[in-house]
Amino acid sequence: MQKLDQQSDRFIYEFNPEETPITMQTKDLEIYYGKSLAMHNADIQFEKNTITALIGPSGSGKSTFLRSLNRMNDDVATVNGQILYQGVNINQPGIDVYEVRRRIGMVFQRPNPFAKSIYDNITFALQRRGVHSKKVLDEVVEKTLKQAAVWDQVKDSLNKSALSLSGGQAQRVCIARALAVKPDVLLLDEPASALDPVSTAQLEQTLRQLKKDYTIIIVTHNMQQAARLSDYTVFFNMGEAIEYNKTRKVFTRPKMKLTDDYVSGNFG
Ligand SMILES: Nc1ncnc2c1ncn2[C@@H]1O[C@H](COP(=O)(O)OP(=O)(O)OP(=O)(O)O)[C@@H](O)[C@H]1O
Repeated sequence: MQKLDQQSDRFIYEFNPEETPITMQTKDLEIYYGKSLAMHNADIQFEKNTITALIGPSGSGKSTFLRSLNRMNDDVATVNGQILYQGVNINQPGIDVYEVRRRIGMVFQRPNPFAKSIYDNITFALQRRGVHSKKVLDEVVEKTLKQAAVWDQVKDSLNKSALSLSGGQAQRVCIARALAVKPDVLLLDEPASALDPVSTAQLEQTLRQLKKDYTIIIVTHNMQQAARLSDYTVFFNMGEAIEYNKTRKVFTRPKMKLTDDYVSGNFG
């Protein structure tokens, strides 16, 4: 349904607020950097309350695919095809991209907290949207830091700079920041690659908890991580999603020899 956005004076598509069992789906995607086709042939469904791992060799198109899911590629790539969120194609003119990114949050490879206090990191986006009630903001800070399992570590230093946190803590604060605007989907691009094994295990435990409320899509180079954490796995090779199935099947009985070679470390 279209409505007139008063601020921009243009028509935008309203999202269907009803949740569907398939939170996101891609159809006929083709992603070009200039004239070069970087990604195609990836018709994937992302079910509600599941974790999907995107695996594959370097340069196979995982990040390109992931970033297209919340229109982060808009400025650098041409994205053809459909990206359905709750049944609405968000890859069409007139879609409110800010609303897309609120509902489909992103956590990056390197923790990237703002040079602000922990409290302000979490509340920044809400304050920009006009939420100024201290009670509301305090509640969001506590709730999201608890969801990201870092509340106990930072609750007495919320006014300290987020830049003073360890890598693992900073990544959790970035997850809390993404959760503060109430997304449905969390996209994570190798979120543990800069973390030690203990922080990585804690992060995985956090993601398992979060999947009860969110749909999670994670790029990882760590095969053990994909195997222990995800419900579904997509294997990318040379810009195509060549295998997509339940994680157990991809790791024990893959259809493609290439997938078998990759997950068992015999690739290349
Ligand atoms: N901004 C860009 N401009 C031009 N080409 C790009 C850009 N980003 C990625 N590419 C190209 O697109 C292809 C896919 O890259 P992408 O980063 O999606 O792969 P990846 O599987 O995520 O790799 P990695 O595991 O190393 O992060 C590569 O050939 C890469 O060089």
